[in-house]
Amino acid sequence: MTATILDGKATATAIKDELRARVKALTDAGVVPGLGTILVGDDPGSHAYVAGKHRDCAEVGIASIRRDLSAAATQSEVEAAVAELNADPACTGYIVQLPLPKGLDEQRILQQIDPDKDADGLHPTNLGRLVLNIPAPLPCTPNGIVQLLRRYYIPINGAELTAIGRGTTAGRPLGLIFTRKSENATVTLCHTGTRDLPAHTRNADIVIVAAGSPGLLTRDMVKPGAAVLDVGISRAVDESGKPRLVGDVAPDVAEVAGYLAPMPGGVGPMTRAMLLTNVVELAERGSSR
Ligand SMILES: Nc1nc2c(c(=O)[nH]1)N[C@@H](CN(C=O)c1ccc(C(=O)N[C@@H](CCC(=O)O)C(=O)O)cc1)CN2
Repeated sequence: MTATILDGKATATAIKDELRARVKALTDAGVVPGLGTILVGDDPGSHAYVAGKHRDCAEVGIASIRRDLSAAATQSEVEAAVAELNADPACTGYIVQLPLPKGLDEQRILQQIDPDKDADGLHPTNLGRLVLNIPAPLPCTPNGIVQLLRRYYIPINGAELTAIGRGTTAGRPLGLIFTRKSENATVTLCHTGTRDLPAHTRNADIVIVAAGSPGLLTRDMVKPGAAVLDVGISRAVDESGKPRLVGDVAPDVAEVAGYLAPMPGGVGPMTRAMLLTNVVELAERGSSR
């Protein structure tokens, strides 16, 4: 068996096409959705991701607001940028690019984001709303995975889903999203304390790996026909010393799995598309208030 590839890039393009129409309707009604980003420091990966977010905005007609701060920015300078975007009516949603440079109190900064402008869906108020089933912007990576599975008609209702990794952007909120009535999956969340990881992954119809551990999921750990989604991104170098990105899923998993969302080209582009979706939904909500 060779897995059907879950093409996140093509699916994200389709979602962006749909968003363009919603952005136009908002703009025609006098509401221009605007994504703000706060980027602190010189991390090349973070610079590339933020640039990608603004390119995505331009593609669908969302306005861009950038606040780039130097690596020497103080806690109060970053908090001032947050306060500025909270107050800026042109900014309908924004993110603080993570990770922040060492020495900054990340949690304190994130908690100052206005929950009604939280485009990442990771503010404690919005995670609480998710728990309580109150409409809120959803965390982009888990929501991107739901949308990818749905668009490939992979059954979620009643599925056994095993996720590996308990990070705040992916693993931890995955359980909250996939156990909602609308998804109805049975979720097992594995982490470094899990005693028998293969037993949990082999039992799963859907396996999501977000551990940041290259090649962690091997073919012997996967039930034949299962859907496997790779969320891990690690930087490595090949034999010739060239830098490359590697995922958490070993290449031969594709010989056993029924479906595979690879890295690159699977979940990453869907995460970006969900960020745009959140910005549009926040603008739609704001305009109906
Ligand atoms: N505030 C946030 N910070 C970070 C998040 C986040 O969701 N919110 N996630 C990551 C970085 N990230 C977005 O910010 C992100 C990472 C990777 C991709 C992506 O599309 N990856 C490609 C492969 C990488 C590449 O080609 O460079 C893929 O999977 O195809 C999108 C977004 C940490 N920080």
